[in-house]
Amino acid sequence: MADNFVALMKQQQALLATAKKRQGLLPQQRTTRRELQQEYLTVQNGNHLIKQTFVGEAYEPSTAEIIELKPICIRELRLETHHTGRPLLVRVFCNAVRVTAVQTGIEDEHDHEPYYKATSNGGVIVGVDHPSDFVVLDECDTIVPLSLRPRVQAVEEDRSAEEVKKEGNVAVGLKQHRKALKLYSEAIALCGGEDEVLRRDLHRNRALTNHHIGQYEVAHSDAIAAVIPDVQTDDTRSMELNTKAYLHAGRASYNFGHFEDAARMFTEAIRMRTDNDVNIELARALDRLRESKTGLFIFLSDRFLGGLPPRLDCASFVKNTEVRSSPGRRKGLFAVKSFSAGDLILREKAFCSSLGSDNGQTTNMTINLNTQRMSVGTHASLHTKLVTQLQRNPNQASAYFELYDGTKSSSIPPASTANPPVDVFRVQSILELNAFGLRDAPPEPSSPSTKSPQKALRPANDSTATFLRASYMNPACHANAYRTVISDFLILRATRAIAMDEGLTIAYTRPDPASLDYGSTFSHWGFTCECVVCNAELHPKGSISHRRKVVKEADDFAASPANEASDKVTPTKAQPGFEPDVPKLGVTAIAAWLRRACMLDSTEPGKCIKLGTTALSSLGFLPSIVFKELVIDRTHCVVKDVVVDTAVYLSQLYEVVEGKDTMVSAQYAVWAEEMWEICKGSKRGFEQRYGA
Ligand SMILES: C[S@@+](CC[C@H](N)C(=O)[O-])C[C@H]1O[C@@H](n2cnc3c(N)ncnc32)[C@H](O)[C@@H]1O
Repeated sequence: MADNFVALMKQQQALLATAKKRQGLLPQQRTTRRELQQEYLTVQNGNHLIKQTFVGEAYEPSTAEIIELKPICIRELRLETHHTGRPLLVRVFCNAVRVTAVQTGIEDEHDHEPYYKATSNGGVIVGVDHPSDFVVLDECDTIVPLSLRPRVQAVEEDRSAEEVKKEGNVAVGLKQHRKALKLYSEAIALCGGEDEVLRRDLHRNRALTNHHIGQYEVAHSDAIAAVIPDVQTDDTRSMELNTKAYLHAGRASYNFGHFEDAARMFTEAIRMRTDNDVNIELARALDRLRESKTGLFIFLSDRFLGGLPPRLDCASFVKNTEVRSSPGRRKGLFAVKSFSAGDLILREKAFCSSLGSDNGQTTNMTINLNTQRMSVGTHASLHTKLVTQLQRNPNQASAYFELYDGTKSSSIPPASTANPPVDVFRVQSILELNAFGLRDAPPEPSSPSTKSPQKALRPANDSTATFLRASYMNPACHANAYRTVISDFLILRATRAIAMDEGLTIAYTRPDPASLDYGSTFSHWGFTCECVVCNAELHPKGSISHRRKVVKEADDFAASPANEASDKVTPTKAQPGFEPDVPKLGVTAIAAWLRRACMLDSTEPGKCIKLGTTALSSLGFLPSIVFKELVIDRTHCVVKDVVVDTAVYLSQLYEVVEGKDTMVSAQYAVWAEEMWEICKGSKRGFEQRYGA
């Protein structure tokens, strides 16, 4: 699989290099209008099993008004060149089809033969990367050259705002929401300040249409503009209309997670007219508000008896954290209160998520030719979703663009207009540095087609999401917080005691002693990790090749060579960096293996306890028993699932060991459940796996 990707990347880079050589030239071969029309007749929409997206050289979207710029025509266009500041006015003459991008044939006023940028099949196309650089004009717009306007033009009669509104309503009936939006906006402009009743009707209708399209921010402002002021209680018609307006506003707020405003709007709606449905919506908003204030969310509630849906309708709980500047690291996430080990720090709903199950059979592949990185799976579809969401909701866009984009500056580009264009390259670079894999999401149910070669390219549990708050956490290998995922929620718990104002850290990658290349793990994020764990592991005894060999030896042979292997990877006291409380990650796999092997012929529980304790200390959990009390020093702990298994076994072992220690056994059982909650986000599932 990896070889296929490398070959594909090389092939694309070669194509790019060939194309670059022609930069600035005029294209020689051009498809004729007829050929292109023929070609588009056979291109099918959608359902391709593999979709490839290539990220090329970045450039910024245009912020100028078209009218201020000097147009360019097709025959002046040069290959592999950004014609910045030069609008191209064209007419579409083929059906538009969605392959990876939307494609169609175009012609301009001078040139009725179409055009071009080098493509993999030797043709040429005009590419528009930023959606805001693509403007759909009305065919009779004054900016459109006469020769591109329809030959027979409808005689524009003066239409009243009421007539245009009716046309808008017809478009809504036909589910042509974009057209309806345009018509309602036109009607609002025709209304001027004269007919207030009609203007409010139009805003109310437009609020609903905006909601349909996912433009929640403008849906909210339209709904508020539709509210009739100073309504008398006996004016039932106006009260009814206001109920609708407040309902639209509440739903819009709910959708972008402003639950306080949503509850206020629903309360207003009910004040105007009691309505059972609105009561339900108000109760829902109040539930979310409570969750966001208390952090209490019952994943085991009756609501989810049939299993958790892939996206959960519940609120984020982030108030115990704050984004602050972090010297040398730009920004970071900080604790605003102290936490004990195991405490819930935050629970955050994904800002935008792309689940493997959203994409059907399609495998998406993103190939970034700048960074030479390739990702397979939901990254590409997350990019498309993000661009759409950000374009539709500019306030959300500014929060997303504050995330780290790989540049050293912490400045956010100023939003020059009310609807700032969305820079797709910046969306991509932020995504590459901040997206989280939802690894704990359940795998998709397998189907017979799972065996097809294309399907095999898709990674298991392929789901990706962005989180606006959790993204600010800087990495540490011995992190003080551990993240897990339930549906599209990220849950963060303390791995040890955290003081107020301490920076919160997570492990960006889960340490795997057999493959982790200490020190260079973070090359993708642009820095070298110099934490105590990485520094200690840089010692030759910690090198990957050495460890791989040793782990393999232990797997291949029986207990006695494994014991020798354990000695080989266990650092001696003299080795610098390996102080007793520093994790010895190379030891974990062998110690856990030996503990399991020892338990199989469990005649020596004392020895098993020793091996279990070694496995825990190799991850930085140092257990000691002080007057029958289990004390675990976790100053540099590294959380891994194996901790839970080990703690459960230790609990059982203390029950059977000579001199049986029920108290220690009980304390290990409690600790195992605490660690499970850290690893899995909630206690859900612990009992099923280990029994009560
Ligand atoms: C997902 S971001 C974390 C939040 C980020 N610090 C910010 O300002 O938004 C990851 C980036 O943080 C910076 N960073 C985190 N830990 C660092 C460290 N130990 N040394 C240097 N840079 C670090 C790197 O630039 C890295 O690419």
